[in-house]
Amino acid sequence: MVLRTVFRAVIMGPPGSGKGTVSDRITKSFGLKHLSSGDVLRANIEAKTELGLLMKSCIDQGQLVPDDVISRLILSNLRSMEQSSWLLDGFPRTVAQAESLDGVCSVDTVINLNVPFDTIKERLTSRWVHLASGRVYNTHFNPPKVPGIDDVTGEALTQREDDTPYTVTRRLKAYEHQTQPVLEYYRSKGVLETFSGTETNKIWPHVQAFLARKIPSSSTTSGGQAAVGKA
Ligand SMILES: Nc1nc2c(ncn2[C@@H]2O[C@H](COP(=O)(O)OP(=O)(O)O)[C@@H](O)[C@H]2O)c(=O)[nH]1
Ligand SMILES: Nc1ncnc2c1ncn2[C@@H]1O[C@H](COP(=O)(O)OP(=O)(O)O)[C@@H](O)[C@H]1O
Repeated sequence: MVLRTVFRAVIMGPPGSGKGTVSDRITKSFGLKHLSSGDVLRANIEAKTELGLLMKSCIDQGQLVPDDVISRLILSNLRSMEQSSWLLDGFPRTVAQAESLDGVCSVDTVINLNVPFDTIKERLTSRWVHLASGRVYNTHFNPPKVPGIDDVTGEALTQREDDTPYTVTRRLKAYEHQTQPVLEYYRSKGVLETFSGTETNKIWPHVQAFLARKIPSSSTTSGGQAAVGKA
């Protein structure tokens, strides 16, 4: 009998390190469901929910939103993905968040994108996003086919209000002080895998090979349900 189980991964790295870009490649290659905390927050802002409006000023100022708010939001989303293999992007960003995640499930692997801050700064000011899907472009690295237009839907792309040089500096500070300790937290649990570099196209083959070893019978179907077969 084949026992089916699920695979749970987290992707970490400073703002602009390529988490969204690599997550997109992982979901396409391995069929994991992708949950991005930034996308969930931006969807709330776009929908003008009470929570979204409350969180907007934190985000625009480059600060992290409160642990209890984001933990509740993400853990409730994860409950609806219980039967699926998933990739969590942008959460946890503090040790308190990592502990709250541990309270509901254990993480199989944490992919850490280690990209120098200097590389990141110039990337973010040329980032364009399709808000509804979270698809991300860059005027130099992966431009849309038509400038300012999403390749898939034909809808308009926007620039994030928190991608200004001043706010990016604040976000990098928040990363250093609040998020870097989470790397130590996962390192001590033996699940941290770090990938260093300045170009996603060079980092990606290593991430792909690593996950191919970790998820031996991974599903590449579009169902997004990468059940891992165990003998
Ligand atoms: N120049 C360059 N831009 C990249 C590279 N990888 C990703 N980007 C772009 O950098 C920006 C940040 O990447 P993203 O995946 O959104 O990073 P995240 O903030 O960690 O989720 C986006 O505009 C990407 O298109 C790369 O290797 N070189
Ligand atoms: N886990 C989290 N904890 C606290 N704030 C968060 C979290 N995830 C996202 N945010 C807020 O949303 C903003 C955008 O997040 P995100 O889209 O993940 O940025 P990036 O991909 O550039 O690192 C963060 O700067 C922060 O204000």
